Amino acid sequence: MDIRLDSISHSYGDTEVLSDISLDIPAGRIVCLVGPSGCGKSTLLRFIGGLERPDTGRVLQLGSAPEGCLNPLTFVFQDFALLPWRSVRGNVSLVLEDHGMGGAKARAIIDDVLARTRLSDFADALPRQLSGGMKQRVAIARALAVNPAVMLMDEPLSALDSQTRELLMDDLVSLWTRQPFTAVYVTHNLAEAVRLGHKIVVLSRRPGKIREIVTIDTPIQERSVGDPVCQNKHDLLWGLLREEARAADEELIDG
Ligand SMILES: Nc1ncnc2c1ncn2[C@@H]1O[C@H](COP(=O)(O)OP(=O)(O)OP(=O)(O)O)[C@@H](O)[C@H]1O
Repeated sequence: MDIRLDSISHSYGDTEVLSDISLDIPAGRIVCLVGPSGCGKSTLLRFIGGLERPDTGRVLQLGSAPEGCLNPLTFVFQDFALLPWRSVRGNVSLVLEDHGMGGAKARAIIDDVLARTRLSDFADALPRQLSGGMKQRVAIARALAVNPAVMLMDEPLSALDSQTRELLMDDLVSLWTRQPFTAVYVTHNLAEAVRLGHKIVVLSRRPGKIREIVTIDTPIQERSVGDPVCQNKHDLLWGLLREEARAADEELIDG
C-alpha cells in the first residue's frame, strides 16, 4: 500500500503549522521527515496515522494492505510504551489479543517477530530487565506483529545513547534488508536519516513546507559511516537545514 499526502495544510488556533504538503510514500521504502523543532513533523505523522485530520488536504491510501495485516498504520514512539508487568512475549501478544487472536497462530507470529528482532532468548524477560535498546526492539517487534502496511516512527531512537542508536540502526537495516517494510520515520538526527532513508523530506520551519526531497540510491545495506555518498547527502541536508534551524531557534527566543 502506498500513501499519498495531497495538499495538507493545518493550523492550531492562530498558529499555522503545516502548509501545502504533498508527498508520496511508496510501499517498501523508508521516508524520513527532517526539519527544525516545531515544524510539524509529529503532526504530519498523526495525520498519516489517522489520529487527527488536517484542516485541508487528504491522506490517501493507495492499494491494499499486506496479507495478514491487522493494523495498517502502526506507530513506534520514542518512549517504547511497554506494559511493565508483561513479559516481552506478553507485550507483543497484547496487540494480537486486541484483534482476538490467540493460540498457535499468535504464537507463530510472536516467535517470528521475536526472531526477526533478535529477542527470542528474552521472550520471558520483563521490560525492567531490558536495556533501552532492547525495549525499543520489543516495541518494533510489537509493531511488526500486526504486519502493518506502514510503520509511523516518531524519533524511535532519540531516547537512546549514541552507541545503542548505532546498534539499533544496524538492526533496522538488517530487518529491512531481510523483509522490506514501509516507514515514515521522523528524526532530528541527520545521520539516522542518511543511514535509513530512501527519501529524506526536508521541511522548512513552521509552517512546515516541503523545502526539498533528497533521495539516496545507495542500497541501505551498503551505506556506512564515512561513505562519501552518505557524507555528501549529510552535508547537503545540513546546508538545507542550517538556516531553517537557526531561524526557528531565534523565533523561539524572540517568543
Ligand atoms: N494538539 C495541539 N494543539 C495545539 N498546538 C499543537 C498541538 N500539537 C502540536 N502543536 C503545535 O504545532 C507545532 C508543530 O508541532 P509538532 O510536534 O508537530 O512539531 P515537530 O516538528 O514534531 O517538533 P519537534 O521536532 O520539536 O518534535 C508546534 O508549535 C506545537 O506547539
